[in-house]
Amino acid sequence: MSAPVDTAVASLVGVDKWYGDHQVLDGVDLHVDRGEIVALVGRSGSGKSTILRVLSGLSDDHSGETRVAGRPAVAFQEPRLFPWRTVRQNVSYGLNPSGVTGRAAEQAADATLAEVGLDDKRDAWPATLSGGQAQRAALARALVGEPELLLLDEPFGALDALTRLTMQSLLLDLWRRHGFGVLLVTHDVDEAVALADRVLVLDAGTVTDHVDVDLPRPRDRGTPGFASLRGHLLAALGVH
Ligand SMILES: Nc1ncnc2c1ncn2[C@@H]1O[C@H](COP(=O)(O)OP(=O)(O)OP(=O)(O)O)[C@@H](O)[C@H]1O
Repeated sequence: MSAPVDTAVASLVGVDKWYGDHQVLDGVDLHVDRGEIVALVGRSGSGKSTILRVLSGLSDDHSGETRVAGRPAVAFQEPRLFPWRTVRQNVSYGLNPSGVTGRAAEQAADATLAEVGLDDKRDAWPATLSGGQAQRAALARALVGEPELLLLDEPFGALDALTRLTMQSLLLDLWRRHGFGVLLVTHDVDEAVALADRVLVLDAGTVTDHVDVDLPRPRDRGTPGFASLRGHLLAALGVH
């Protein structure tokens, strides 16, 4: 399942990882092509977050082959904003690794905040934001450096159902505009089918199944095609 290197923004080939005598990843092969959204679903403890840690460089004691284009951006279920920085300062912090500072960083932050619909909150403190607003700010911080790869770990998992749908549309808008690749970890099979080009199923540290989501966007969750993919994935996850 590995892709030709020039079209992939992320690839893992035969990746193993152990915590002590517990094997958490067992020969993981996966890739994300340029501009592709790949969702990763799996039961709790199957190793999804560990894969994101490997790709984001937070794990250095795995074996196998890892390739990532540029510096991936990461967003988590909790927004993880710095409470002592304003929204704009949190977003411009996302440019630190690229060395952009000062007025240029502020301008880039403001442009990204406008894109996520948060321009009226640029001087606000994180504690004053709603959950959805905080997650918009976290997305802006991840995207301000124009990454080629966005790693998302249950990014909308803590939001109410309506906000979750709004954030899913926002992510698709941003993706269409910028064309970054996405690896999205989610527990929500509907979210995976609604957003992804491909969905991978992880079981006990191994990719055991995958489906190509060949449905036109925007996707209608009420169609037989959607239901069929949902049913396939739920069965692959052992939910009947
Ligand atoms: N720092 C650690 N030390 C020891 N074991 C760990 C550590 N981090 C994760 N694990 C173990 O690795 C396995 C995979 O964890 P991981 O967080 O990748 O799973 P996950 O699929 O993301 O789960 P969830 O859906 O519950 O977030 C689990 O058995 C977990 O207990």
